[in-house]
Amino acid sequence: MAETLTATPAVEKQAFRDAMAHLGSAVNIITTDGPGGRAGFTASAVCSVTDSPPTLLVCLNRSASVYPAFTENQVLCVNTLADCHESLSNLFGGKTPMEQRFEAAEWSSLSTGSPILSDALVSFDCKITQVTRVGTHDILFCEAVAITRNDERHGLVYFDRRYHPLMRQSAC
Ligand SMILES: NC(=O)C1=CN([C@@H]2O[C@H](COP(=O)(O)OP(=O)(O)OC[C@H]3O[C@@H](n4cnc5c(N)ncnc54)[C@H](O)[C@@H]3O)[C@@H](O)[C@H]2O)C=CC1
Ligand SMILES: Cc1cc2nc3c(=O)[nH]c(=O)nc-3n(C[C@H](O)[C@H](O)[C@H](O)COP(=O)(O)O)c2cc1C
Repeated sequence: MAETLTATPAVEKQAFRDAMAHLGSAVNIITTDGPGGRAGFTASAVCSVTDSPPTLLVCLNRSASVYPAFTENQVLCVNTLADCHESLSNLFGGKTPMEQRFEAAEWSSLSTGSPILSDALVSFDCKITQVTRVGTHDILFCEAVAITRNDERHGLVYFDRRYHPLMRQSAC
């Protein structure tokens, strides 16, 4: 039976998380490089904002170990994961030393110098243009300056606290 929750400011953190687990989302590895060093983390809180200028947003917890690197570098790449990237997503999902995260895959760079995951579904190379602080997170508004796409790979969705492959419809 469907559970009804009233969305008031009194909603508890765990109730909010349990509810958010019902929203399926793409999985991304957000990377950066520059004076603040190379860093990367897994993020599901990513979405399109506007196409003029081409802008995405990424929500980053300020308590994450990677936070200072992103703040200093002011550039990042949104690497959207394919169905084969479940273990890579877990590696970048926290607690693993940074070198070990990057050793697990192949990387290149485009315009900003942020690491581009070689077999990502799509990579948005971006400069951070605006930052808004909300609660524990910073919302990073990111303007895409270069894009690479892979039109053959299948997608990966994070839903109900698990990963699910998302198949492309084969051409008929
Ligand atoms: N936006 C975020 O910061 C997210 C953080 N995570 C972190 O990854 C780990 C594993 O997550 P799950 O297995 O999905 O279990 P979970 O029970 O911690 O999270 C369930 C859902 O709640 C949301 N959520 C979790 N932590 C959040 C946060 N600090 N701020 C805003 N939304 C949040 C996400 O939509 C997540 O899929 C946890 O440590 C979680 O905090 C996961 C997804 C999003
Ligand atoms: C599936 C998944 C999605 C996540 N999404 C986000 C997110 O959108 N924003 C965020 O700040 N952290 C997110 N996290 C948690 C970060 O990846 C994690 O805190 C980050 O790797 C930093 O960990 P560290 O402080 O141990 O380095 C997510 C983790 C997982 C496994």
